[in-house]
Amino acid sequence: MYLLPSYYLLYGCFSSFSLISSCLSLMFLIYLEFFLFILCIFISVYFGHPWEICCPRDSSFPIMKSNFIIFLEVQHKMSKATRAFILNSLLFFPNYNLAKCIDDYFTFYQIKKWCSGNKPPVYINCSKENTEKNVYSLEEKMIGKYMIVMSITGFICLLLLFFLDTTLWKLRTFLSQYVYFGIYKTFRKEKVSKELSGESDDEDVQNERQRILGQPRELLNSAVLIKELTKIYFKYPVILAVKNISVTIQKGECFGLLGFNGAGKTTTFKILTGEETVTSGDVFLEQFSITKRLQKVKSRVGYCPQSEALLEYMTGREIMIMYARLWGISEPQIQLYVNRWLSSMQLELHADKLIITYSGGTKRRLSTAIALMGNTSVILLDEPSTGMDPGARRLLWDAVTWTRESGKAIIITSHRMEECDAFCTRLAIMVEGKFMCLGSPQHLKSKFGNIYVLKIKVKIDAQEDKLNDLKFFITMTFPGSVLKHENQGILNYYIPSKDNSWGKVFGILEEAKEKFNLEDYSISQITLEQVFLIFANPENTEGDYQEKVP
Ligand SMILES: Nc1ncnc2c1ncn2[C@@H]1O[C@H](COP(=O)(O)OP(=O)(O)OP(=O)(O)O)[C@@H](O)[C@H]1O
Repeated sequence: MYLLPSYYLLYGCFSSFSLISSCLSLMFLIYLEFFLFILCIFISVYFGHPWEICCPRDSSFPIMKSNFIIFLEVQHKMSKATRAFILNSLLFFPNYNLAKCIDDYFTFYQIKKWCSGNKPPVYINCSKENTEKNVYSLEEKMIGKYMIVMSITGFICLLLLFFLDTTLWKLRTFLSQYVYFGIYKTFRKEKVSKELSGESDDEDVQNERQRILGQPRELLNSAVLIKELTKIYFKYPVILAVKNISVTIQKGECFGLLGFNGAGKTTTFKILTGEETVTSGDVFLEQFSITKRLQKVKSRVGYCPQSEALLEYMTGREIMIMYARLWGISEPQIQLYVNRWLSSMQLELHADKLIITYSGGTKRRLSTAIALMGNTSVILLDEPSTGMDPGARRLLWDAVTWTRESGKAIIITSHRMEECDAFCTRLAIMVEGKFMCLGSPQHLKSKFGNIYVLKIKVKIDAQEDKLNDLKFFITMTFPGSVLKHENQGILNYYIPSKDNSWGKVFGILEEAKEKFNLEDYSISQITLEQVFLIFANPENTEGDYQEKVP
């Protein structure tokens, strides 16, 4: 992007400091010219045409002159056709055109100034023919040609952008859904029927799927309806990133998408934002299908991506003003609106600093504020709290809670279980592209956590026999208990909660405290993190666990 002056011009349009962007653009040109100047000196020395090649006599501003081109012009060894080809090829580069415009305009102006004076330098051609030309004409050394080419390039780039945003996306969807997937299905029938059947061992996941397949019309009114969504990356090797998932998310709901690295969370988000195409199935946002009405869907989504997507040479305030304008906030209200969002994430102190100077956590806060603002109905937050300090995390939780209460649907991914436990109304744990369970945090804890977590600290000086006796005692007293960890005299047990009330467990352990010389003990309900580990760790699946703990 830094290579394109159009970037700086666009950037300048959105920021209030277009002067800065122009200066940046000019600085870039000067760097470019300086590089060419050095290159030219080397080449001229090599070919034995020192200095005058790099500083031709009619040049008023040698460094700003496109020296390399002059070199091409001077070198008689090069054929005319080759020279013309190179010069015409350079017209494709907007940088070259802009530099030529500035350079030729300045040279023409300087020649005119000298010729209108009393003593023009002898080497300047002050004939009427030379000084009364129209600088915007298409003649040699005038700037008309470059300006026309620049306008055409700009227009073509705009069309290209439009094409990329619309037709190309449809083409990619078509290729992915009908061509690549069609071929894949033909050659890998078994794998497709096994991996992409959509059937689940979990009854909540299965019920949700049946509900969606049974009442597709009624559920279209949901904020988000994901229906048999599959995403395959057709690369080598082929990756089945999302495998036939179905879920509905209602307005005012905060849905947590949990899973280990590579489970398919970000891919799902990318599909919801239209960044990635769907391989099969569909996603509806307020009744608009993502495969058919992408633009409508995009205008309803606020997205905080995993990696920052911020223009680093803008200030926090400028970028928020830019987004507020894009959301159509009226000009008189913009300042107030932006200030409200800045203060919601306590960004006031950093508002007028360049984003490049922000710390990672501050950038994250800014990205979250941008995702939450605007007239969206669905907000996607991909690990928003990564790198945030505890204070900032609390702000995030507050902002997410009141945004959800305002009626928006929020989908969040996070590796912080306590965060999901605190403000997700429902969540799903994803493993290798599939939902393994679905429900509210409390539902999952009750459903899969029919156990207590017992931690016992034994005095280090306790005899080895006593430790073994204690283990035997726990196994006999709580049938089905499992010793999960043992380290430095600390024993970590999972105890079935069935037939063991809190009172009974405490009573037994009070007795054991005296008998086995225990330093301390604690009993707690299973946490969401432990449920997550049961599901997400293939070595410790639900099945294994249930075999051990009835
Ligand atoms: N552009 C891509 N091309 C090919 N494979 C990809 C691409 N993006 C993701 N994948 C693969 O798809 C799978 C799911 O990746 P994804 O980024 O969705 O995981 P995730 O759950 O978001 O992980 P994390 O928690 O690390 O963000 C992974 O196996 C990954 O390697």
